[in-house]
Amino acid sequence: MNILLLGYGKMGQLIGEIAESRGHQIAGKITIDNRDELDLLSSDQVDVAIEFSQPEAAVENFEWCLEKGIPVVSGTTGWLSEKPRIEQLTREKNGSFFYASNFSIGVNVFFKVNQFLAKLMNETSGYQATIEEIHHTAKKDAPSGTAITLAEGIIQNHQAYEKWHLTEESSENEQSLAITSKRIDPAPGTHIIRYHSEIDDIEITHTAHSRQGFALGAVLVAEWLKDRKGVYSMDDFLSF
Ligand SMILES: NC(=O)C1=CN([C@@H]2O[C@H](COP(=O)(O)OP(=O)(O)OC[C@H]3O[C@@H](n4cnc5c(N)ncnc54)[C@H](OP(=O)(O)O)[C@@H]3O)[C@@H](O)[C@H]2O)C=CC1
Ligand SMILES: O=C(O)C1=N[C@H](C(=O)O)C[C@H](O)C1
Repeated sequence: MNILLLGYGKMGQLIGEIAESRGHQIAGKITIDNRDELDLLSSDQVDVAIEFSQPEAAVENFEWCLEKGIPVVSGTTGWLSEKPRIEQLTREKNGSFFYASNFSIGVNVFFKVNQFLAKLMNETSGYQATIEEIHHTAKKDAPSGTAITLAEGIIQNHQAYEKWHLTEESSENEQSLAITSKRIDPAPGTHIIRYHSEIDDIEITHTAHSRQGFALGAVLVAEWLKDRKGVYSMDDFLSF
């Protein structure tokens, strides 16, 4: 498969290595400095694009792929207010678009455990839920995309919560779930769900030891997406 890498930073470089080790070719490595190379690429040189750039670049990258008819897999976080419009554009263009806040299989297991725990805690009084995420200091967005997915998993399964907020933006709403974002090097990504009561705490934690799981997941999804049309997520890709 010919893979275009839109964004060639920490994630793009690792994805390139894993893709080549699985027998794929890299059709281009696009950073902020060589975007004009996109003008020279035609859609028949690219089977799929993998997009890990930055929030301010992601939407423009999706539009470019959808105009060219190139399936796009994206892990960039921090652009979600535009997601409904990009999904609509995908349908209008009969294109292929796959977004996940986290491509690691372990985190996707953790998402399911979080939903199950929220259902149990919904039947239990006296506990206050909070989320904490810890990432490296180069991360631009807060909270992490993964923390937002975790918050949504709690909100959908626990009646006490209807929205989330960052702890530094204090909230008057008792039904708002507090997310604390910490930036500490070299953390690749840690997420903690905590239910606190007077009597005890219940905690579940996912700790990424490297970026390997995110990058491998993105390549596996690109192999899966190549010949599909539509808007997809990890729930479509995974069998659990
Ligand atoms: N979903 C998931 O599983 C994961 C998601 N992420 C997300 O992926 C994104 C990238 O992370 P990471 O690789 O660590 O970030 P980096 O900052 O290391 O890399 C970002 C890359 O995007 C490039 N870029 C920035 N602006 C543009 C632009 N306008 N056009 C094209 N390229 C651009 C940068 O170019 P330059 O080098 O010139 O600055 C750089 O190559 C983040 O949003 C992060 O949150 C990260 C890990 C896992
Ligand atoms: O920026 C990162 O590094 C990460 N970003 C994703 C997120 O915002 O959830 C996924 C992972 O936690 C690493």
